Amino acid sequence: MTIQWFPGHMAKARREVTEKLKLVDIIFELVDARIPVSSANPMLDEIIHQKPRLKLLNKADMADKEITKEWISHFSSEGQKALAINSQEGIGLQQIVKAAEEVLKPKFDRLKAKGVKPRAIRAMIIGIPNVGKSTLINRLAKKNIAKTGNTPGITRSQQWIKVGKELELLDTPGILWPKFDDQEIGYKLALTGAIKDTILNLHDISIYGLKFLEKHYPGRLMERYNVGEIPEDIVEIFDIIGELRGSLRAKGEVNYDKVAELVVRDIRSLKLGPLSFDIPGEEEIPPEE
Ligand SMILES: Nc1nc2c(ncn2[C@@H]2O[C@H](COP(=O)(O)OP(=O)(O)OP(=O)(O)O)[C@@H](O)[C@H]2O)c(=O)[nH]1
Repeated sequence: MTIQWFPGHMAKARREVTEKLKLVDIIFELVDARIPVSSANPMLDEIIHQKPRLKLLNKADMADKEITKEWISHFSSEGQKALAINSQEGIGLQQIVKAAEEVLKPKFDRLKAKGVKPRAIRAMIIGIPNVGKSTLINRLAKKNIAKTGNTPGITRSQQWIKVGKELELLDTPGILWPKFDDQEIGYKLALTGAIKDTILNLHDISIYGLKFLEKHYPGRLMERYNVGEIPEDIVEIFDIIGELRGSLRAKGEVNYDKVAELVVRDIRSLKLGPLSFDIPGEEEIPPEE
Protein backbone atom coordinates (compact mmCIF):
# COMPACT_ATOMS: atom_id res chain seq x y z
CA MET A 1 0.00 0.00 0.00
CA THR A 2 1.29 3.44 -0.82
CA ILE A 3 0.74 6.12 1.75
CA GLN A 4 1.41 9.63 0.68
CA TRP A 5 0.09 11.90 3.36
CA PHE A 6 1.10 15.35 2.34
CA PRO A 7 1.61 15.47 -1.41
CA GLY A 8 0.89 19.19 -1.86
CA HIS A 9 2.96 20.29 1.11
CA MET A 10 5.76 18.03 0.04
CA ALA A 11 6.23 19.64 -3.35
CA LYS A 12 6.18 23.13 -1.83
CA ALA A 13 8.57 22.18 0.98
CA ARG A 14 10.92 20.62 -1.51
CA ARG A 15 11.05 23.80 -3.59
CA GLU A 16 11.69 25.92 -0.51
CA VAL A 17 14.43 23.68 0.79
CA THR A 18 16.12 23.55 -2.60
CA GLU A 19 16.11 27.35 -2.72
CA LYS A 20 17.57 27.80 0.78
CA LEU A 21 20.15 25.13 0.22
CA LYS A 22 22.16 27.52 -1.92
CA LEU A 23 22.72 29.77 1.08
CA VAL A 24 24.33 27.27 3.40
CA ASP A 25 27.51 25.22 3.74
CA ILE A 26 25.97 22.40 5.71
CA ILE A 27 22.61 20.81 6.56
CA PHE A 28 21.76 19.89 10.12
CA GLU A 29 19.45 16.96 9.58
CA LEU A 30 17.28 16.64 12.66
CA VAL A 31 15.86 13.18 13.30
CA ASP A 32 14.13 11.61 16.29
CA ALA A 33 16.68 9.58 18.27
CA ARG A 34 13.99 6.92 18.89
CA ILE A 35 13.54 6.40 15.16
CA PRO A 36 16.62 7.82 13.41
CA VAL A 37 15.84 5.98 10.18
CA SER A 38 12.05 6.18 10.13
CA SER A 39 12.07 9.91 10.90
CA ALA A 40 14.56 10.71 8.15
CA ASN A 41 13.14 11.95 4.90
CA PRO A 42 13.77 9.40 2.18
CA MET A 43 14.10 12.11 -0.47
CA LEU A 44 16.65 14.19 1.38
CA ASP A 45 19.65 12.66 -0.37
CA GLU A 46 18.14 13.44 -3.70
CA ILE A 47 17.33 17.03 -2.71
CA ILE A 48 20.60 17.97 -1.06
CA HIS A 49 22.90 16.06 -3.41
CA GLN A 50 26.45 16.30 -2.16
CA LYS A 51 25.82 19.05 0.40
CA PRO A 52 27.66 18.22 3.62
CA ARG A 53 25.37 17.00 6.36
CA LEU A 54 25.44 16.56 10.12
CA LYS A 55 22.84 14.21 11.56
CA LEU A 56 21.41 15.29 14.90
CA LEU A 57 19.54 12.63 16.86
CA ASN A 58 17.21 14.82 18.90
CA LYS A 59 15.05 13.81 21.89
CA ALA A 60 17.91 11.53 22.94
CA ASP A 61 16.47 11.71 26.47
CA MET A 62 13.47 9.66 25.25
CA ALA A 63 15.50 7.04 23.37
CA ASP A 64 17.24 3.90 24.56
CA LYS A 65 20.80 5.11 25.27
CA GLU A 66 22.52 1.88 24.19
CA ILE A 67 20.61 1.79 20.89
CA THR A 68 21.43 5.46 20.25
CA LYS A 69 25.13 4.68 20.71
CA GLU A 70 24.82 1.84 18.22
CA TRP A 71 23.16 4.15 15.71
CA ILE A 72 25.91 6.75 16.05
CA SER A 73 28.57 4.12 15.30
CA HIS A 74 26.45 2.75 12.47
CA PHE A 75 26.18 6.19 10.83
CA SER A 76 29.86 6.80 11.44
CA SER A 77 30.73 3.52 9.68
CA GLU A 78 28.80 4.88 6.69
CA GLY A 79 30.89 8.06 6.77
CA GLN A 80 28.05 10.07 8.26
CA LYS A 81 28.83 12.21 11.30
CA ALA A 82 26.02 12.05 13.88
CA LEU A 83 25.43 13.43 17.39
CA ALA A 84 22.86 12.67 20.07
CA ILE A 85 21.22 15.80 21.49
CA ASN A 86 18.41 16.91 23.76
CA SER A 87 17.25 20.30 22.50
CA GLN A 88 14.74 20.74 25.26
CA GLU A 89 17.37 20.79 27.95
CA GLY A 90 20.24 21.96 25.78
CA ILE A 91 22.28 18.79 26.20
CA GLY A 92 24.90 18.01 23.58
CA LEU A 93 24.43 21.30 21.72
CA GLN A 94 27.93 22.56 22.48
CA GLN A 95 29.31 19.75 20.31
CA ILE A 96 27.44 20.88 17.21
CA VAL A 97 29.86 23.57 16.04
CA LYS A 98 32.88 21.33 16.49
CA ALA A 99 31.22 18.50 14.60
CA ALA A 100 30.19 20.86 11.78
CA GLU A 101 33.77 22.16 11.54
CA GLU A 102 34.97 18.60 11.29
CA VAL A 103 32.54 17.77 8.48
CA LEU A 104 33.45 20.95 6.59
CA LYS A 105 37.21 20.84 7.12
CA PRO A 106 38.03 19.67 3.59
CA LYS A 107 35.95 22.46 2.02
CA PHE A 108 37.26 25.20 4.32
CA ASP A 109 40.85 23.99 3.86
CA ARG A 110 40.41 24.28 0.10
CA LEU A 111 39.07 27.82 0.45
CA LYS A 112 41.94 28.75 2.76
CA ALA A 113 44.44 27.44 0.24
CA LYS A 114 42.88 29.73 -2.33
CA GLY A 115 43.37 32.65 0.03
CA VAL A 116 39.69 33.06 1.00
CA LYS A 117 39.36 34.61 4.47
CA PRO A 118 37.90 32.29 7.12
CA ARG A 119 34.24 32.94 7.87
CA ALA A 120 31.44 31.52 9.99
CA ILE A 121 29.81 28.28 8.91
CA ARG A 122 26.33 28.78 7.46
CA ALA A 123 23.83 26.09 8.30
CA MET A 124 20.16 25.27 8.14
CA ILE A 125 18.07 22.79 10.06
CA ILE A 126 15.93 20.29 8.18
CA GLY A 127 13.54 17.73 9.59
CA ILE A 128 10.07 16.26 9.58
CA PRO A 129 7.29 17.92 11.65
CA ASN A 130 7.50 17.79 15.43
CA VAL A 131 11.09 16.55 15.54
CA GLY A 132 12.18 19.61 17.56
CA LYS A 133 13.38 22.07 14.92
CA SER A 134 12.00 25.19 16.63
CA THR A 135 13.16 24.03 20.05
CA LEU A 136 16.70 23.63 18.76
CA ILE A 137 16.71 26.97 16.96
CA ASN A 138 15.37 28.75 20.05
CA ARG A 139 17.91 27.06 22.28
CA LEU A 140 20.79 28.04 20.05
CA ALA A 141 19.43 31.56 19.60
CA LYS A 142 18.77 32.16 23.29
CA LYS A 143 22.15 31.03 24.37
CA ASN A 144 23.93 33.16 21.88
CA ILE A 145 21.54 36.09 21.47
CA ALA A 146 22.10 38.42 18.49
CA LYS A 147 19.69 37.66 15.75
CA THR A 148 21.31 39.27 12.76
CA GLY A 149 19.42 41.40 10.31
CA ASN A 150 19.11 40.63 6.66
CA THR A 151 22.30 39.58 5.06
CA PRO A 152 22.94 41.96 2.18
CA GLY A 153 23.70 40.39 -1.12
CA ILE A 154 22.16 37.07 -0.25
CA THR A 155 18.47 37.47 0.11
CA ARG A 156 16.36 40.10 1.78
CA SER A 157 13.98 37.83 3.58
CA GLN A 158 16.43 35.46 5.23
CA GLN A 159 17.30 36.03 8.85
CA TRP A 160 20.44 34.54 10.31
CA ILE A 161 21.02 33.67 13.91
CA LYS A 162 24.59 34.03 15.10
CA VAL A 163 25.72 31.18 17.26
CA GLY A 164 29.03 32.36 18.69
CA LYS A 165 31.61 33.44 16.14
CA GLU A 166 31.70 30.18 14.29
CA LEU A 167 28.14 29.53 13.17
CA GLU A 168 25.29 31.32 11.41
CA LEU A 169 21.97 29.51 11.34
CA LEU A 170 18.98 30.25 9.12
CA ASP A 171 16.15 31.18 11.48
CA THR A 172 13.53 29.15 9.63
CA PRO A 173 13.98 25.42 9.32
CA GLY A 174 13.30 23.32 6.28
CA ILE A 175 10.36 21.01 6.78
CA LEU A 176 10.22 17.78 4.92
CA TRP A 177 7.29 15.46 5.31
CA PRO A 178 7.58 11.75 5.84
CA LYS A 179 6.72 9.88 2.70
CA PHE A 180 7.04 6.15 2.38
CA ASP A 181 5.38 2.95 1.38
CA ASP A 182 5.78 1.12 4.62
CA GLN A 183 3.01 1.06 7.18
CA GLU A 184 5.44 0.03 9.91
CA ILE A 185 7.16 3.38 9.62
CA GLY A 186 3.75 5.00 10.00
CA TYR A 187 3.20 3.18 13.30
CA LYS A 188 6.61 4.24 14.55
CA LEU A 189 5.92 7.86 13.63
CA ALA A 190 2.55 7.67 15.41
CA LEU A 191 4.04 6.09 18.53
CA THR A 192 6.62 8.86 18.80
CA GLY A 193 4.08 11.60 18.16
CA ALA A 194 5.43 12.70 14.78
CA ILE A 195 2.04 12.18 13.14
CA LYS A 196 -1.45 12.41 14.56
CA ASP A 197 -3.19 9.25 15.72
CA THR A 198 -6.12 10.02 13.50
CA ILE A 199 -4.10 9.25 10.37
CA LEU A 200 -3.80 5.62 11.40
CA ASN A 201 -6.15 3.47 13.46
CA LEU A 202 -5.42 3.84 17.19
CA HIS A 203 -5.98 0.12 17.80
CA ASP A 204 -3.50 -0.79 15.10
CA ILE A 205 -0.96 1.64 16.55
CA SER A 206 -1.35 0.24 20.05
CA ILE A 207 -1.13 -3.37 18.87
CA TYR A 208 1.98 -2.58 16.88
CA GLY A 209 3.38 -0.90 20.04
CA LEU A 210 2.58 -3.91 22.22
CA LYS A 211 4.10 -6.35 19.72
CA PHE A 212 7.20 -4.20 19.50
CA LEU A 213 7.51 -4.12 23.29
CA GLU A 214 6.97 -7.87 23.47
CA LYS A 215 9.86 -8.39 21.09
CA HIS A 216 12.33 -5.79 22.34
CA TYR A 217 11.31 -4.78 25.86
CA PRO A 218 9.30 -7.72 27.31
CA GLY A 219 10.41 -7.05 30.91
CA ARG A 220 9.18 -3.46 30.82
CA LEU A 221 5.90 -4.51 29.23
CA MET A 222 5.22 -7.10 31.93
CA GLU A 223 6.19 -4.75 34.70
CA ARG A 224 4.13 -1.81 33.48
CA TYR A 225 0.94 -3.81 33.01
CA ASN A 226 1.50 -6.26 35.80
CA VAL A 227 1.38 -9.35 33.63
CA GLY A 228 3.27 -12.41 34.85
CA GLU A 229 3.48 -13.87 31.38
CA ILE A 230 2.89 -12.40 27.96
CA PRO A 231 -0.14 -14.13 26.39
CA GLU A 232 0.39 -15.92 23.10
CA ASP A 233 -2.02 -13.57 21.40
CA ILE A 234 -0.84 -10.11 22.37
CA VAL A 235 -4.34 -8.72 21.92
CA GLU A 236 -5.30 -10.50 25.14
CA ILE A 237 -3.18 -7.95 26.99
CA PHE A 238 -6.01 -5.52 26.27
CA ASP A 239 -8.26 -7.63 28.49
CA ILE A 240 -5.62 -7.93 31.19
CA ILE A 241 -5.05 -4.18 31.27
CA GLY A 242 -8.79 -3.53 31.17
CA GLU A 243 -9.47 -5.98 34.00
CA LEU A 244 -6.75 -4.46 36.16
CA ARG A 245 -8.01 -0.92 35.80
CA GLY A 246 -11.57 -0.35 36.73
CA SER A 247 -11.57 2.98 34.91
CA LEU A 248 -11.15 1.18 31.59
CA ARG A 249 -14.42 -0.72 31.96
CA ALA A 250 -18.01 0.19 31.49
CA LYS A 251 -20.77 -2.13 32.74
CA GLY A 252 -18.20 -4.83 33.31
CA GLU A 253 -17.00 -4.71 29.69
CA VAL A 254 -13.48 -3.65 28.82
CA ASN A 255 -13.43 -0.44 26.80
CA TYR A 256 -10.89 -1.32 24.13
CA ASP A 257 -10.75 2.21 22.76
CA LYS A 258 -9.64 3.49 26.14
CA VAL A 259 -7.07 0.70 26.55
CA ALA A 260 -5.60 1.45 23.12
CA GLU A 261 -5.38 5.13 24.02
CA LEU A 262 -3.73 4.34 27.34
CA VAL A 263 -1.09 2.12 25.73
CA VAL A 264 -0.17 4.73 23.12
CA ARG A 265 -0.08 7.47 25.75
CA ASP A 266 2.09 5.36 28.06
CA ILE A 267 4.58 4.69 25.28
CA ARG A 268 4.79 8.36 24.32
CA SER A 269 5.08 9.67 27.83
CA LEU A 270 7.98 7.48 28.90
CA LYS A 271 5.85 5.43 31.31
CA LEU A 272 7.70 2.40 29.95
CA GLY A 273 11.05 4.20 30.09
CA PRO A 274 13.12 5.49 27.16
CA LEU A 275 12.41 3.40 24.06
CA SER A 276 13.92 3.11 20.61
CA PHE A 277 11.76 1.84 17.77
CA ASP A 278 14.37 1.67 15.05
CA ILE A 279 16.84 -1.06 15.93
CA PRO A 280 20.17 -1.23 14.05
CA GLY A 281 20.22 -4.20 11.71
CA GLU A 282 16.44 -4.33 11.70
CA GLU A 283 15.81 -0.95 10.22
CA GLU A 284 13.29 -0.42 7.51
CA ILE A 285 14.92 1.38 4.69
CA PRO A 286 12.46 3.79 3.17
CA PRO A 287 12.29 3.24 -0.57
CA GLU A 288 13.86 5.87 -2.78
CA GLU A 289 11.70 7.49 -5.36
N1 LIG B 1 11.88 15.22 25.47
C1 LIG B 1 12.24 16.07 24.51
N2 LIG B 1 11.30 16.80 23.89
C2 LIG B 1 11.70 17.64 22.91
C3 LIG B 1 13.06 17.78 22.53
N3 LIG B 1 13.12 18.70 21.53
C4 LIG B 1 11.85 19.10 21.29
N4 LIG B 1 10.99 18.48 22.12
C5 LIG B 1 9.52 18.62 22.17
O1 LIG B 1 8.99 18.15 20.94
C6 LIG B 1 7.85 18.91 20.57
C7 LIG B 1 8.02 19.47 19.16
O2 LIG B 1 9.05 20.42 19.15
P1 LIG B 1 9.13 21.62 18.08
O3 LIG B 1 10.40 22.34 18.33
O4 LIG B 1 7.86 22.38 18.07
O5 LIG B 1 9.22 20.77 16.74
P2 LIG B 1 9.28 21.29 15.22
O6 LIG B 1 10.14 20.32 14.49
O7 LIG B 1 9.68 22.72 15.18
O8 LIG B 1 7.77 21.09 14.81
P3 LIG B 1 6.94 21.67 13.55
O9 LIG B 1 6.74 23.13 13.81
O10 LIG B 1 5.68 20.86 13.61
O11 LIG B 1 7.69 21.41 12.30
C8 LIG B 1 7.70 20.00 21.63
O12 LIG B 1 6.74 19.56 22.56
C9 LIG B 1 9.08 20.07 22.26
O13 LIG B 1 9.03 20.50 23.59
C10 LIG B 1 14.03 16.98 23.21
O14 LIG B 1 15.24 16.99 22.93
N5 LIG B 1 13.55 16.15 24.18
